[in-house]
Amino acid sequence: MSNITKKIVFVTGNPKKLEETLAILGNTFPIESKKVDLPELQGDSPGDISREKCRIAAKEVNGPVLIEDTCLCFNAMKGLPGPYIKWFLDRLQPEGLHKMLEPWEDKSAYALCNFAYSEGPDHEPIVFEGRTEGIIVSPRGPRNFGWDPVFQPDGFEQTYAEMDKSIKHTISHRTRSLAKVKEFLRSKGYEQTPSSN
Ligand SMILES: O=c1nc[nH]c2c1ncn2[C@H]1C[C@H](O)[C@@H](COP(=O)(O)OP(=O)(O)OP(=O)(O)O)O1
Ligand SMILES: [Mg+2]
Repeated sequence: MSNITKKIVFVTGNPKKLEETLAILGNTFPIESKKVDLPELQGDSPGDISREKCRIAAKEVNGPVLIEDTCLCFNAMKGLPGPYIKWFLDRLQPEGLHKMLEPWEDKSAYALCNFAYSEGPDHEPIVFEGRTEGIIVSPRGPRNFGWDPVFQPDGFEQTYAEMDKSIKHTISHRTRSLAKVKEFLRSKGYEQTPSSN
């Protein structure tokens, strides 16, 4: 069967992540979503964590899957919290993330997004990395998506939370990773152009 009729299932338990992903991908790729809370894996390498998360998702779906894992890395702390940001945010709230950096002058950080794709349970996942540099500030803006209120990307005076989504989508870690995903899916024949309907 040609890839054009196959669906790729994006597995995530996070509705805001799903919303952004669909907005960035547009409507030319055959993406479906499935809400599963995949395990929060441990490891020293965000790439390895994403690959393992993708293997688990491919077993669950038994077909083509995409997953994504997001890290927030503080340079003063050599990349921590990194993949553990979810629990740090959950326990400390955005204020606490900012306070964590109090002992250091260096407030720089980067947001890291790793999408991983697998064709199915017997296939090795492929990782697509996207990164955006910025600084950690005292929280500003709406609190409806994760650590957006404390991350101010370089070259901007607003935090991710304060800026319009259309602006976030021009520079975000997620957009940069998805640019590589799009190119890959195109090369696999997954893109549906209006004329092929
Ligand atoms: O653009 C973002 N702006 C602000 N916060 C963000 C963003 N993207 C992820 N986040 C948060 C969600 C979670 O607290 C942690 C990543 O953990 P991560 O495991 O990747 O996400 P998750 O468990 O919510 O969903 P999933 O089911 O796809 O694993 O950072
Ligand atoms: Mg997760």
